[in-house]
Amino acid sequence: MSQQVEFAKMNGLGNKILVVDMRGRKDMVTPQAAIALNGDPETQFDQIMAIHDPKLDGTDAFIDILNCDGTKAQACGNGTRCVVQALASETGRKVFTFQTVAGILNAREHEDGTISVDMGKPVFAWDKIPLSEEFFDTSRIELQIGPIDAPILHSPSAMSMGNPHAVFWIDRDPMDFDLERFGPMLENHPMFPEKANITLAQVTSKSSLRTRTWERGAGLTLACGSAACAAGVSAARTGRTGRHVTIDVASAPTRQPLVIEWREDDHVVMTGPAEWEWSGKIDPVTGTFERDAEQSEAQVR
Ligand SMILES: N[C@H](CCC[C@H](N)C(=O)O)C(=O)O
Repeated sequence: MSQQVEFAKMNGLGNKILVVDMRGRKDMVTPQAAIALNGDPETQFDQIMAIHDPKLDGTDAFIDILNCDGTKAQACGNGTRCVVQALASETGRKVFTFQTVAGILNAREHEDGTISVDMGKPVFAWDKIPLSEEFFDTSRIELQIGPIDAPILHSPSAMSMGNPHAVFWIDRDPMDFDLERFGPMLENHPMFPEKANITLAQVTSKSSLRTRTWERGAGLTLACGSAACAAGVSAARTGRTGRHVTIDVASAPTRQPLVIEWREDDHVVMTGPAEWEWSGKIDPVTGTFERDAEQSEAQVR
């Protein structure tokens, strides 16, 4: 058995996150460990955010992101807020810079406990999202499901936030759609050679959206931060809203919104909450874990 490391079960608007402290180690959390942890109801998760020692001057940590099926994700907005909260309570610091495979992320914890993450710039080029077909304008690509003359979902906006997203525009509540049925079909559609996160977005005003997401490699999750960024940017890009939107994540257990700002310098800033649930120790090779004895949040930190 390899040496155990500390981890915390957290969530970002219900998005189930395991924050694993891999600092001081050279190895990575294995896909086998991820699959084992996801198989246990206590540790079942959407993403693992593994905190590694920094690899680059000027950054505080390298973050490795795994989906619950053991595959890697390049971006995870909700998980990044969880990492900020964990490190802020450990160090007392408020501002952090992380490196991920998708680039550098700057983040800050605010006085009210909410956390902003600069998720970087959106990418719209078809071959960078990537799509398997050339589209000059990826804000409305040809893709539909359902009867050819009466599609249930069609013409999504495609983009990358470091990870691939397709946003389908709908004119009623996202909870009314059978996303469990369409999600796998769309995630694995030949249009998306690296698969895609699939979001349904209802425009509820010039500055608000209601969304629901089927995540690549994780399925129906309660919330997805990078998808909220993709929905906000795509709404502004297609003239449906302005560049500052409030996202009501339909499936989240709380009605606390995510706020997405697509700044004039092209960076997308996501602001929202993060919540600590409990802590323990895991073996990052096998995924065996033990939960710390019941402690108050203050003691754990
Ligand atoms: N839950 C994450 C996104 C995970 C994306 C992942 N499913 C993928 O791209 O493979 C978030 O809050 O941004």
